[in-house]
Amino acid sequence: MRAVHFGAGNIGRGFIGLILSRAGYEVCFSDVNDRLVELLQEKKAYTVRLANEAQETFHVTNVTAINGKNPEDVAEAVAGADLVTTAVGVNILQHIAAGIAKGLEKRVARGAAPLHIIACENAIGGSTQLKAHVYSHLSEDMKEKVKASVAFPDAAVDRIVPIQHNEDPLEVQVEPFYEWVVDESQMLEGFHRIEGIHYVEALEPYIERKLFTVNTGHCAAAYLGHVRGFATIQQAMADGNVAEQVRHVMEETGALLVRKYGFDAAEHGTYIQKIIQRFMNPYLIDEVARVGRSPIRKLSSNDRLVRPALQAYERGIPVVYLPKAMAAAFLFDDKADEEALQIQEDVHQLGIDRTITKYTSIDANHPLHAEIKNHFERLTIQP
Ligand SMILES: NC(=O)C1=CN([C@@H]2O[C@H](COP(=O)(O)OP(=O)(O)OC[C@H]3O[C@@H](n4cnc5c(N)ncnc54)[C@H](O)[C@@H]3O)[C@@H](O)[C@H]2O)C=CC1
Ligand SMILES: O=P(O)(O)OC[C@H]1O[C@](O)(CO)[C@@H](O)[C@@H]1O
Repeated sequence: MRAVHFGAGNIGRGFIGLILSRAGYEVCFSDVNDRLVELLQEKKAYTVRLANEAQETFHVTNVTAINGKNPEDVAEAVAGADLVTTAVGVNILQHIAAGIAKGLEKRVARGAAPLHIIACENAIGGSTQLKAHVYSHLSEDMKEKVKASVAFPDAAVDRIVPIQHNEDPLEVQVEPFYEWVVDESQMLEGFHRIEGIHYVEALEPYIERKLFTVNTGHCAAAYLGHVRGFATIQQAMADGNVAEQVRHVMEETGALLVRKYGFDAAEHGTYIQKIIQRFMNPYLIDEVARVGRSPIRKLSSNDRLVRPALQAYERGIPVVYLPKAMAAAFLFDDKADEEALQIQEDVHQLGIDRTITKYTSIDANHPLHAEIKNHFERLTIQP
């Protein structure tokens, strides 16, 4: 069995590649980082190390790579794959779509077996988004043919993998916890079950629980931590004030999730507590810059901050700390992050009122808009 995985980065090697290799797949990574591709082609293996006291390691073998900048190679790899997965970043999906579409055309011409394409990104409906990008490259006739044999099941992936600073450039240090949940209702009949994947009939509760707890809480720690001058999540969470606010943020999203999906409140409280422990993992050094990266994406209306805040507000659930985390996102001025720089420029050019609306799509008359603005002004004076 051969899996083609787009993105040989932290999640690609440290999570998806590891699971697929252990499940018996030969994993072919497609990446645009020349050095990474060459190393994977040469070594055909790499190490994953767990961030815990034992520092347990896994030797991942039977891997190779192709250069994603070569469209013919990408199409050929997709044409010959038994499974396609991605972890490139949701904004990059549009750039890999043409190669996948070409590969699907080849499969149709060859009468190849059915295929699942699973996007493992931090987003709601990641595979569905990828499908739309891929379909935009297909003719109407080809879309019908592809529809019959190719499925794009949505997924939720959870494992904290920080930026790596290892001597061995292929080694990846990951937290011990992982969860990969796939929407079974979107799979083709008779699909092959992969050990390590949790298949569920309805994904929405899982993806919202993960995105609105792990990702919302994590980016709140990054933005509130950055405002206070911390460089890592571990440092930020060691500050009692930041840690308390992060907990309140997750309690707000928790109240929404419990109301919306009927989760048991006590169990959800335990889930939050475990996530706080994961954020504080002393064996990881996770940079605020990574966890807060791409604030335009994170402040967008369908993502981890605005979506739960609006849903909670609509249900009459009080939200105070979520708008504060959003306000801190408008102060995230990481010089290496293009999206952060764009927001800073807008704050200066347009003013905070218009900038809030521009990025969150929250209208100036909405009470949450005023909340964000008030917090922004207070944070500017007293971080
Ligand atoms: N790092 C983490 O803890 C987690 C990340 N995620 C999600 O996984 C995705 C990847 O994140 P990371 O692995 O952290 O990022 P990363 O930056 O380590 O890896 C992304 C990889 O994609 C490659 N890439 C970029 N453009 C490409 C293209 N056109 N074709 C092929 N490869 C391309 C990059 O060269 C890089 O190696 C993101 O959507 C992220 O939100 C999800 C859960 C956890
Ligand atoms: O990858 P993104 O969406 O930029 O956000 C970083 C997020 O990824 C994770 O590492 C895993 O979901 C979180 O810890 C963090 O919130």
